[in-house]
Amino acid sequence: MSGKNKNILFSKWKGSSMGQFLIQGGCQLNGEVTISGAKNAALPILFATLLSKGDVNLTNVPLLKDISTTLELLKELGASASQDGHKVKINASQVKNYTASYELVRSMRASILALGPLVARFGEADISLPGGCAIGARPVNLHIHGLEQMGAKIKVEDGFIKARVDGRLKGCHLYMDMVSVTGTGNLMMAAALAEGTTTIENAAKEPEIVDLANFINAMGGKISGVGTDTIVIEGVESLGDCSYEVQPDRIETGTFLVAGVVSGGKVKCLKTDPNLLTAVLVKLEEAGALITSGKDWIEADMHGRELKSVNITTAPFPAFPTDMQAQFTVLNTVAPGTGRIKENIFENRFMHVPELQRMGANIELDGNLAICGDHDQLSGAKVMATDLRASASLVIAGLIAQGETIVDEIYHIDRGYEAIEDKLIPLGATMKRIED
Ligand SMILES: CC(=O)N[C@H]1[C@@H](OP(=O)(O)OP(=O)(O)OC[C@H]2O[C@@H](n3ccc(=O)[nH]c3=O)[C@H](O)[C@@H]2O)O[C@H](CO)[C@@H](O)[C@@H]1O
Ligand SMILES: C=C(OP(=O)(O)O)C(=O)O
Repeated sequence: MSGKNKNILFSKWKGSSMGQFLIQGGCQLNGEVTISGAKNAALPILFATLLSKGDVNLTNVPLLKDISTTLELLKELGASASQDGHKVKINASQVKNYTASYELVRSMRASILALGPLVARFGEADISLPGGCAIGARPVNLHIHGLEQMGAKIKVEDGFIKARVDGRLKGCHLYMDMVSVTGTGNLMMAAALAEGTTTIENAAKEPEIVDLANFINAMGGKISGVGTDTIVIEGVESLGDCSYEVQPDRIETGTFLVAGVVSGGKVKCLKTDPNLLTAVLVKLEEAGALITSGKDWIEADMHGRELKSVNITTAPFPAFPTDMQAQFTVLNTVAPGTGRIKENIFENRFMHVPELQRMGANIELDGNLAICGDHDQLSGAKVMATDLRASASLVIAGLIAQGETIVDEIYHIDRGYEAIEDKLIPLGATMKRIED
């Protein structure tokens, strides 16, 4: 049996566990990988099904822990929900419970997205304050303030956000103090069933917001201006049946491309969309990769090419995404030259840095700036996954380090990457999952 086949046998994906990855370093990644549907598009779309009285059929839904948690939550609220591979069927006509409990909400940031749809359709929502990746304080004041402006009465007590409205929410003019992705999504969903027209200024322009609006429109909504700073939502009385395909995951795509590039290999991502990650592709070219793309594929080729450090500044779309920052920290560490990374979105998103330092990375942290080492040789170590993208960066580091790396607490990775080892191993990674 070839080493590659042996790897595939011991990499049977078992959903999520606290678990560990055992990674043998010195890999070069080559080949094709199929990209899954986007977690951060699928989650708001699943919550938006709460707006509808009809049958919703979704395709290209990724098989992730966050998705199964959301389906559990929808069922707890009274919806019928079933998943068959990447297909999901939901009918929320019988929702009778308007409380999202702490048990389900605590692990997942996106659960705040139940708030807008529930209060818009039923006039009532009690949502436990959400958990998710510990990458900063992550307040939800913009969600609350926007709903209050639409007429909801909101109290935060006993760890819950409790929202009530008599009759329908009222359309209004909203200005977002800062760009918030789930904030924009929540208010857009609420406005879809409000009375009258809502305008959201300084709205998030992320592709996942565009996907959410397209989905709501497919159910009969009237949303325009998505992908710009100003979104206009004409409220409708009810929403109904639809079938919809979730967009490809731009962050998973970027992660596989970075893994290929830092390993000196050639990785082609299939079933993706190059228009969703221009800022990332530009930085990969600057880092020395030859990038080619077609309508639904992107290839990054490093054969015979020299890796270079790049400067990164994270900011809302279309600028460089914070969700790709950790992966580029690894790239900058092993590349010749000094790369500077400025994290402008979350105040605690350098949790991967101390772990990478344990692997030999020379990274200097100064507030929201990371100054990454010059051609550092990483060596295998036991490291701890602390959040989703930090975990991805540690896996990439393990693949190119000298010796063996153990990445602990990989349940974080299962929140956002579908069977990551089953995608990496055929590309040439030597790794296996160790269940607890
Ligand atoms: C499930 C999901 O889609 N998660 C993504 C979403 O998170 P999420 O939607 O939580 O991130 P936001 O865009 O809301 O956060 C941006 C910034 O605004 C701040 N803020 C946000 C809301 C609020 O009411 N008050 C406030 O101050 C946050 O603390 C943060 O500093 O966008 C982030 C930024 O692209 C990504 O990293 C996450 O992967
Ligand atoms: C931070 C992320 O997820 P969440 O907002 O769900 O914590 C992410 O997808 O990188």
